[in-house]
Amino acid sequence: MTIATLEAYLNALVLAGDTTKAVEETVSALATAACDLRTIITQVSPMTLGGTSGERNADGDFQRYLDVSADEALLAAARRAGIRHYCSEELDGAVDLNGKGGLALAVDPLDGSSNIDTNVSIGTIFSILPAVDEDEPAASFLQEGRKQLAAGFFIYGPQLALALTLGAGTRIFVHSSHLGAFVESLQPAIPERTQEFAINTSNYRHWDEGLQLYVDDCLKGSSGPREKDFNMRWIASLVADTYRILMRGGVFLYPGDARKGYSSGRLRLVYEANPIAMLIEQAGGGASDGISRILDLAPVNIHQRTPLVFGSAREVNRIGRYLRDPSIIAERSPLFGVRGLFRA
Ligand SMILES: O=P(O)(O)OC[C@H]1O[C@](O)(COP(=O)(O)O)[C@@H](O)[C@@H]1O
Ligand SMILES: [Mg+2]
Ligand SMILES: [Mg+2]
Repeated sequence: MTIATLEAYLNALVLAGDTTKAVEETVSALATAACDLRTIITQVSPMTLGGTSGERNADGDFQRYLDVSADEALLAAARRAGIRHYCSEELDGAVDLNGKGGLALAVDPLDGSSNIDTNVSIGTIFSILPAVDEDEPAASFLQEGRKQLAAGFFIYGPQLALALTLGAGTRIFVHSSHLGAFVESLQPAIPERTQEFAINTSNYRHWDEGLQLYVDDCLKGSSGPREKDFNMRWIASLVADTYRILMRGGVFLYPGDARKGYSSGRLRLVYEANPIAMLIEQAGGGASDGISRILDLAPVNIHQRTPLVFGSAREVNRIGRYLRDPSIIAERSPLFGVRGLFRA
């Protein structure tokens, strides 16, 4: 049996225009950085066990030492790959690296870093865009997500794995320490329907009525309007929740809510929602902000947040209907009975 490696996959890559070589070099450089980060994560020291420097990033989160090490490793990888513009969750503004490759790289260096202490999977999310030829490097990152040339994430779980899309399907590669290479494991296909949802229900009282209604209907299970039982999962690590959905379907929600600072949820459009949306769509799923397709949103700020709903396509559409049409709520009173919309 021949083993398909990431290297062979990238070598066979042909993209439109003249970006093929630059994308290949960028993904390779990121893969090397992810292996280095994996080593750093498994070195036990106060620095790697979730310690924080006390500094805050642009979004107000406390930076862990690992967030900073990850950002440094990725910035170095970006330089090696000839990236022109770089933007990271851990830096205030976009940076001009003067690389000749014509690409822009946006990263969440360490996603889920609040999970480090609890030994839950964390990851590195990336989005690769064509660099925009303007003096201000931020312009490269204010393009709609549909312009991404490639996107993916590395997950530091029991296995080190890469979920990658170059715009023609999504692939999963798992790192073999034996072979010293990422090996292709599968091409995920997200089922259209699901009976599994992921949301932080502790925020229930802060949600809009349409969302409360959606979750109420899931919880009522086979005796409610959905007429089927649901399972719930919430890892609170975006990469880990996404990996599960790539593997077996489901739906993930991080909505906007009424908490101070959470009107657009918690997740960032440029380096979290956009790459995840591209991976999910390329695996047959859907991704929206509840109403509009994520990949059609035009960012106005590199760190802007967005509500995020993604996963099994029919469920993502159904959630959109609950959120869009509050009249559905009225129509569910016993007087009107249960509309067909709510059945699977
Ligand atoms: O703690 P909450 O509010 O449920 O948020 C969990 C979400 O926050 C995140 O940790 C945000 O990512 P960062 O750790 O990169 O800031 C996601 O991985 C996760 O889905
Ligand atoms: Mg994150
Ligand atoms: Mg992060």
